[in-house]
Amino acid sequence: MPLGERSGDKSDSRYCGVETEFNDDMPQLLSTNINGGFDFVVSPLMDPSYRPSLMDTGYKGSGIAPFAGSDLVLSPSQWSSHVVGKISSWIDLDSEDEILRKDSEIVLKQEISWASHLSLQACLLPTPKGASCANYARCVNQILQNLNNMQLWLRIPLDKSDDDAMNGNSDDLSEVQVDSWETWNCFRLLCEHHSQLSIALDVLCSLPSANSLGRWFGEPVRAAIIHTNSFLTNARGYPCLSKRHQRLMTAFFNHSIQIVVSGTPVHNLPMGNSELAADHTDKHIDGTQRHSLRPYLDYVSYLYQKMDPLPEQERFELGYRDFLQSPLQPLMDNLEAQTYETFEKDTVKYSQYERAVSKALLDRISDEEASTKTTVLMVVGAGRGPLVRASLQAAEETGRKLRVYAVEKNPNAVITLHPDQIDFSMVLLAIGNLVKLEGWENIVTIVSCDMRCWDAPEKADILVSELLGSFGDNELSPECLDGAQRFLKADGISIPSSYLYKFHPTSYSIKTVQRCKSFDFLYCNWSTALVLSMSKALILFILQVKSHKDLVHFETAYVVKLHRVARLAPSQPVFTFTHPEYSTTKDNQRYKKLQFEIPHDSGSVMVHGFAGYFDATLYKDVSNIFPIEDTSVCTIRFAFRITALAVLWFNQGLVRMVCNLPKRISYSQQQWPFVLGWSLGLSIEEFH
Ligand SMILES: C[S@@+](CC[C@H](N)C(=O)[O-])C[C@H]1O[C@@H](n2cnc3c(N)ncnc32)[C@H](O)[C@@H]1O
Repeated sequence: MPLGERSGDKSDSRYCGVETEFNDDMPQLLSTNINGGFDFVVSPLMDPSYRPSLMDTGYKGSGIAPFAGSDLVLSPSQWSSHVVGKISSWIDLDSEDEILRKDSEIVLKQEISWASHLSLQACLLPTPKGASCANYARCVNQILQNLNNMQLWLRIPLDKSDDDAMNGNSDDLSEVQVDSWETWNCFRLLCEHHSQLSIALDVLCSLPSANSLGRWFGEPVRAAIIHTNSFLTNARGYPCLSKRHQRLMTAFFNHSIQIVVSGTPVHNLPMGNSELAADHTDKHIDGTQRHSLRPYLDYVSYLYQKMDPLPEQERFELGYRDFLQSPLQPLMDNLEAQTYETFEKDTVKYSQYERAVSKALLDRISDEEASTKTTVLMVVGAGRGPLVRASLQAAEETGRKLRVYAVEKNPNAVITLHPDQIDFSMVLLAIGNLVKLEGWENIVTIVSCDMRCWDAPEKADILVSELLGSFGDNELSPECLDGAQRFLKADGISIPSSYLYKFHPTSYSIKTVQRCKSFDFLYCNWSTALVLSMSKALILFILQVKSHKDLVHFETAYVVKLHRVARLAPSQPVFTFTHPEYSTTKDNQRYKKLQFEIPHDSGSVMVHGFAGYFDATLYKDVSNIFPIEDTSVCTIRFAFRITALAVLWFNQGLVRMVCNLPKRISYSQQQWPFVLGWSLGLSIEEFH
């Protein structure tokens, strides 16, 4: 029974499991736990006392599971929906003891083969025993090559990293703990980031620092196993969790991570006997059986149910979380009507432009001149006209006279723009329609032309554009505006006047997005970010980007609503463009070295890429009103090729990383291709 209903949430985190001991009566085990309120069991599939070396030679490596029950005891849907196989926890494939090592490998293969036969959705792999897990990982990697759809969850303790020990302040070297993230990282590298290998985190009573915890949200965590001894006791004797544990659980729910309750009851509850019965049941006062872990499950449900419902915008964007999209290329391609419609829903953006134009008009034309002087305003890249409308509204609001040129290179958009052609358009919002309806025929001139080639009949006082894309200039705003500033008066104003980029290193892991719509839009308010992109084919992180085996995909700045991401360091400004730019040494190439400092209590991390944002100043104090970074929508640039060469380990304190963003690649004027980019290099300068 799901933990509860939360409007908009259809994720797996609604289902809660329970870890059980081996029971050869699987139907009984399942019905007890399902009737007890859990959705699935995490149970051993084989008798833990089984050792191949103790058996007749006939069994060894035969693939037969001698101590597993029959597959017929449950229906296929029961196996696949309600059972996660727990691989024998005694296995140690890196043991010095040869018999144990061999037995372990045989059993691991037998159990996974049996679980595949049962079509289980996942198997829980025991935590690697020692510091070395090479043979274990090698064997799992081998298994993964031929596995059906089953996921393998590697059990990893959410260890508290001892800051003192990690800082070298501890006298006793044996106290230095292994960072469990490193164990995981080592294992997954040896398994080549296989998409079916994920994590089940063991949540213990003490938690690591917030920075250390944050790393796990950039990793493929599927389940969190919470132990009964991690629970505190409330005033009425019932289990509850510390505030930090509660926040962690909420974060798990928000990241579609399933909770599994584990352990024996440790609370003396008023309803009676707290001794764990072999079958996990307890007698109710009325004689009915009650699951002995029910109070823990009830508390988990309570935490789930007390979360706020997802806001409507968030619900709409759910399907776009971690969905990589190639940025739009409006200079090279002609955008489609649906794309313009998406832009035009962004009321915040246009009202900010209206405010900026109003301020610019008031600065330029005094009240005395208002009735006599006409301002020439050019909207370059006018699309279907929303910025023309915003400008005209600003003129009306400020009582200033305006003459407008709407310059647009997309011939399809111009059909919509042009009043004579208005019959061809089905789009009522079109400026052509507006011009007719509002009687602006004498105010607005529509120009079907690339702004860089237009021979303007007069110079502009104000140049309005919106070519910012998602990382500030990815629609080639600087190059287009450099071409257009020829027809801006020497004291003319460009709106926007500047845009600043910033970014920060991230860990990021997407593996199971199952969308493949041929044409998709994400509308996002400009106050939060510009996410304008669509993608014809979904590119999945790691696997897909890597599988292209080319530079282009690694050097593409994808647009993505980041969700399963760990921000590893605060963002830093990268570079800025300002308009107009009359300097004779003007150059749109940028080169920058950045040094990011990873908080020392994070422990080790791996940088998968960079999340980039921008802040645009439209005019004076009018900008995109919220720092975009506060939302999780941004572009991310993957540096996998490079991190593969230089896996970045941030162990203690300061590690310097140098980011080279040497140049924006130039483009040929004949072809007008859209070229995105900077080439990115990473190197480690210094280790401490
Ligand atoms: C991001 S859209 C913005 C459209 C419109 N201003 C809006 O807010 O809906 C950019 C527009 O600029 C146009 N564009 C891009 N580069 C251009 C150029 N060099 N000359 C003229 N128009 C251009 C594109 O065709 C597209 O319609």
